[in-house]
Amino acid sequence: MKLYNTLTRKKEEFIPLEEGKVKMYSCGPTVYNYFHIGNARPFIIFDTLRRYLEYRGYDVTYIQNFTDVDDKIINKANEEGITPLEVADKYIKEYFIDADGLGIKRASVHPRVTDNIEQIIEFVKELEDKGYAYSVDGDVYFDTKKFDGYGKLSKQNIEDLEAGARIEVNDKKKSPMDFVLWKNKKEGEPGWSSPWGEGRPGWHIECSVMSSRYLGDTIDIHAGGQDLTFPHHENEIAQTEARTGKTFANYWIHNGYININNEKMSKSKGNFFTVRDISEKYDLDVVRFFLLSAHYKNPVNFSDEMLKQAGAGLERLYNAKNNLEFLKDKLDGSITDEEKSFVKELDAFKTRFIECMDDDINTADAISVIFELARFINSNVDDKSSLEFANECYNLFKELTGVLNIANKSNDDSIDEEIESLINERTQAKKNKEYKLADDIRQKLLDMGIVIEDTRQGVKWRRV
Ligand SMILES: Nc1ncnc2c1ncn2[C@@H]1O[C@H](COP(=O)(O)OP(=O)(O)OP(=O)(O)O)[C@@H](O)[C@H]1O
Ligand SMILES: [Zn+2]
Repeated sequence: MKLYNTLTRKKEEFIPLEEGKVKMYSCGPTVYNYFHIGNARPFIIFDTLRRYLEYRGYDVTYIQNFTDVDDKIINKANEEGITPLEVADKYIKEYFIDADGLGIKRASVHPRVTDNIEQIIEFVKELEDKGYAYSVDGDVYFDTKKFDGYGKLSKQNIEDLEAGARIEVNDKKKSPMDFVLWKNKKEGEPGWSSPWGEGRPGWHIECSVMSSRYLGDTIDIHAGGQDLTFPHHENEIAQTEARTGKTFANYWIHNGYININNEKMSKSKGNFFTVRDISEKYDLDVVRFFLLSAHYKNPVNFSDEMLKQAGAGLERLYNAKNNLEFLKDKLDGSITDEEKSFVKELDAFKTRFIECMDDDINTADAISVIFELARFINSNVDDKSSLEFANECYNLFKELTGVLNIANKSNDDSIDEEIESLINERTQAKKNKEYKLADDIRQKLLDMGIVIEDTRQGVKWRRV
């Protein structure tokens, strides 16, 4: 399998550190709002990469963090008159509701910054002891000049970076490129006691710490949106490699932007559509399908029209699947000689699908192969086919759509009794404001492989 590595600017053969295992980290959301469709792109792409690696037999440990302490969270808390922790808790919960709707599998661990403060302090202390960090008035900064490889990911040299850097009012730093590891507490901000006084972590340090805590010093894949290449990932490399003297990550994968009128969709710019809003109008599997229909590195201009087109495309896949399910109920018998030759064609679809995915997770082409498979099924399975052949077709269709987790909703309208009664219990619990109970029931359903979504039309459910 080949992956485009931002570090080398090349598509490279993927060779994991340890045979059969993959350690993967992706930068997760800052939780101060519902996430938008731009944020959904990396979540879905890296979920798909993880699923594909698992499909190819790897045992994947996948970490996606939550940034739950940050200026934007603090501002939101002040606006709403609640604590930053309450803001973060709320939007982490909301994250999972939308992520479930988008068919994103839970990461192995979703660590939170505030659960890692002790480890962050330790890490910063080590950097200071090794001479890579200095403290000024309760702040601690990373000394970028001390780290030789600074700029290697974004391919910039430190002199150019310095020349281009904005001169900040903050004159505590030795160089404008130095970045904060630990921030002195200001009035009204959350803080933790540390060797430098009360304060809170800077943004970049969290990922270095959580990655090393859950995955070790060197990992296989580090992923995130293209905007994170510089300075966030550059700084993560500096921190981790300064501490360990080892390579931080072997493959750096970055997705392109979802744009609105050719401008990056962004929470801070306000030009965004949240997944929650979109879910009022579209099934979220349409959003997943839409995002996987383009190569992950290409920019995509988002519009309602494009979602509509994606919805129509996905419908064609559902039709092929539903027709096949309908036919299968009526068929029987073993595969005929004529059908045997078709089975070879089926194998070819699988081979091509794998080739596309092996080529830097080209989901766009992989989806085209699935469409061809759907056309093949539509023209070659009918009421004269054998059940065995229909099953071969069905299983392959399920296998390939299953890897991307598209067209995967259950066609079974008859909600079985247990699910129905659990959903009713949860609705009742919500009415009674027993939110803990309602959440427990949601979790129980999830454990049974059932995802539920609250929509205007009521509660919808599907199998994971
Ligand atoms: N328009 C976009 N297209 C693709 N990926 C994006 C887009 N906006 C943010 N991302 C990615 O979403 C992930 C979550 O990021 P985070 O919640 O920190 O967003 P953010 O950068 O604070 O949001 P924003 O830029 O919208 O203010 C990151 O990997 C980020 O690179
Ligand atoms: Zn990060």
